Amino acid sequence: MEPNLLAVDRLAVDYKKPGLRSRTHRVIHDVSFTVARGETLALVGESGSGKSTIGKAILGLVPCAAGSVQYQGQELGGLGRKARRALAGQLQVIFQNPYGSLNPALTIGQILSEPLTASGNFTRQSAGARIAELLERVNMPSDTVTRFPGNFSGGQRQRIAIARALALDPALVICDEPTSALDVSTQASVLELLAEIQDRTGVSYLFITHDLAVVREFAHRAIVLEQGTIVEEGPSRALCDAPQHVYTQKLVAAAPVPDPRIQRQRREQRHQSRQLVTSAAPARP
Ligand SMILES: Nc1ncnc2c1ncn2[C@@H]1O[C@H](COP(=O)(O)OP(=O)(O)OP(=O)(O)O)[C@@H](O)[C@H]1O
Repeated sequence: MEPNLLAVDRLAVDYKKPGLRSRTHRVIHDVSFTVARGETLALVGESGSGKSTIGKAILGLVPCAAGSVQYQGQELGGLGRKARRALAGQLQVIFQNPYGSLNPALTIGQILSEPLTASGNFTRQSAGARIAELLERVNMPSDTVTRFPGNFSGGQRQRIAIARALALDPALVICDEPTSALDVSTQASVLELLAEIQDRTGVSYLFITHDLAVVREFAHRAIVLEQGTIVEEGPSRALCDAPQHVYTQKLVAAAPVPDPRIQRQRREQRHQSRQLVTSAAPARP
């Protein structure tokens, strides 16, 4: 049987205590989960519950104090810088802030060519063709390449950030609150784009969010984090509609998920307008 794309096992992360150089405090406790190919797993929890820290630990941006992170059966913790770099195209991230994540001094063409050039697998010409393809995939016009991030709205910048994340055909994208800085209708169109890309390519998403309505609509499964510990996990729809743990119940009560019938209608409309090519992905709820 094919191993999970990502397997996080008993992960713990410590941070240094402010002002105390040698003292640390544990913010992630014994966290285990897997992500399958073509799956969207949501990491949900209040601010400070540890969602971003888990994403950073997977990306190797903070050290693991205990446990393991395996990508396609390979332990990421033991990898040197060179091996990590080789994996960089496979494991990508989209950040919350589309204003801060794109270098304002570079044209979009330069921003998108960076990962292609760094991979060593593209000539100038093939990089140009790939950039045109990426922009088309995120519904941006081809003249985008000569313009600067400052010329675009938040939603358009997030589309460009998605194009950059997709440059090297990643298998897993960590989406860290990718829509929370956007207005509701822009948010919906970016989520739709991400879903469409997943249907077409089979990419997996680890989707970090505090928004349960987005979880219910977009994720296949969800994990709920409270103070760095998993308190509940399950299929996203069941988790949002019938939360079992008191903490999840509080999250749902604080941010009621919209009427499931309206969501279902929207989902059906979206499915009808989409061409499903990949059949390997698990069914979205
Ligand atoms: N660099 C750091 N040094 C020390 N403590 C940190 C650091 N980064 C985060 N923390 C602490 O770790 C805990 C988890 O933070 P994290 O940013 O992972 O939470 P989060 O759930 O992603 O929050 P948010 O939704 O606000 O982004 C919090 O208590 C936070 O204060």
